[in-house]
Amino acid sequence: MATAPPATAVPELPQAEVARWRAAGAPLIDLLTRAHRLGPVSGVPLADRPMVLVTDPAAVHHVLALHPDRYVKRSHRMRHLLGDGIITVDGTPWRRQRRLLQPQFTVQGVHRYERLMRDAAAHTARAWADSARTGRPRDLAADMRRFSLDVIWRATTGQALDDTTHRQFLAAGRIVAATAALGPSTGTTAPDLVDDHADVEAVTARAIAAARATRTPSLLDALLGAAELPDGDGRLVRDNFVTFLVAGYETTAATLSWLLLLLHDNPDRRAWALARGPAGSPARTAAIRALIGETLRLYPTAWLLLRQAARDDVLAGHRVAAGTTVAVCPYLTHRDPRLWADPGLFRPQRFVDPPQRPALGTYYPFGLGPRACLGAQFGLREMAVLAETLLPAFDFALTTAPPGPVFDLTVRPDGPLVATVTARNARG
Ligand code: HEM
Repeated sequence: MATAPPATAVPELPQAEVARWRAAGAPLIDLLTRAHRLGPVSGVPLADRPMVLVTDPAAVHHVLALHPDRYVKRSHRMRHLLGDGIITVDGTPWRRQRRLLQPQFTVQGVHRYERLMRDAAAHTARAWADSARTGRPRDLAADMRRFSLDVIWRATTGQALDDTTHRQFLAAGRIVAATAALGPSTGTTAPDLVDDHADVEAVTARAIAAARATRTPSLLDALLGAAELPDGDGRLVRDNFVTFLVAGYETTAATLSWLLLLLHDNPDRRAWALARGPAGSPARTAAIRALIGETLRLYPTAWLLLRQAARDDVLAGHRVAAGTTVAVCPYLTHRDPRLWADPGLFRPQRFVDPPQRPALGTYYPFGLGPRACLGAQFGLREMAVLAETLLPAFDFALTTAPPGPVFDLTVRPDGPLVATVTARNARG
């Protein structure tokens, strides 16, 4: 029987290259792009703890899907905001929460949110119609944030988003934006974010008190009623409520902003999607889904997924020591020319003509394995509902230069999307 060749050390970027990168003040993605060229897994000597970048499909699958027990979530970067909610914890506490929340987010479970998604989309469409009438430019990125928060607020509380809550909860966006892509959570609040944390707590306390009083059917009500949460002081209800708001807000808002930017640069792609079939037809639905899928290929908003090796392991033929930080990067996998034809192009057709299911580990905007995104179906449907509502009804034109990407906890446009909006049927 053939024996596997002995495992070798992970090829590592030279320290000098890291020093040059630091001196240039370049974004982390530049350094990771260089490391990615070294092989399927590569070492990035950034801190005192060893770090390995993983982009190769088989290795990605190994870490996220096959061996989640060997690569665990520890010291999550968002613990200071999300506490011990489902995203940050591991082991039994995670399993218990996942079992409790999973039924809310199956494809069938997501159907019950269809009405509220349409209501939130209609709210955005009314705002766009107003701007079309007045000709006043608007910030489409702010619209995408408001829509995403409105949807998750309606789902979690059963109420439409009011302006005070909207204003106050923008604080969560600032906290996320201030969280670096790498590095452990300190568990403490940065002094300049104290007021933002207070705003998030105020919103949360108000919503939980209202839910206790009214018992309106909602995700929050389900959390309150869950005997499975070992939660005498209500902390896990708070932690999971904030987790849903944050996880369901930043990610979809950024993806929708990318979608608008990509369509702005590639107007024929929108024409293609709308021409596939009439509103509500399976062909139109599949094309809109492809627009979103292709946006998530180019900009998987959760662009860097962190784990810690819980024991020594062999990954893609290389030794990985216990304690190593393992950074799995969908952004680099999704743009690898060995895996994707014309990876830099926005070509939604690739998912439809012919219908294509990407090979294992080549496409994972929602992660993979047991810790994959709980809200994937919810997020996909919500983004599709907004695209189905806005794209046939409006044109938009940016009035300022399109922002480039910023890579912190999420990858998102680094600035507003100021645009004029026109109603399509008003153009004659
Ligand atoms: C474009 C939209 C979204 C993207 C790209 C996205 C991406 C992801 C990714 C990559 C993970 C796995 C992280 C890891 O493995 O470390 C994740 C986890 C998670 N997401 Fe999402 N997400 C999106 C929308 C949502 C929405 C709308 C919700 C809630 C309604 C949500 C709730 C969650 C939760 C609860 C987890 C943790 C699951 C667990 O650890 O068991 N996400 N998401």
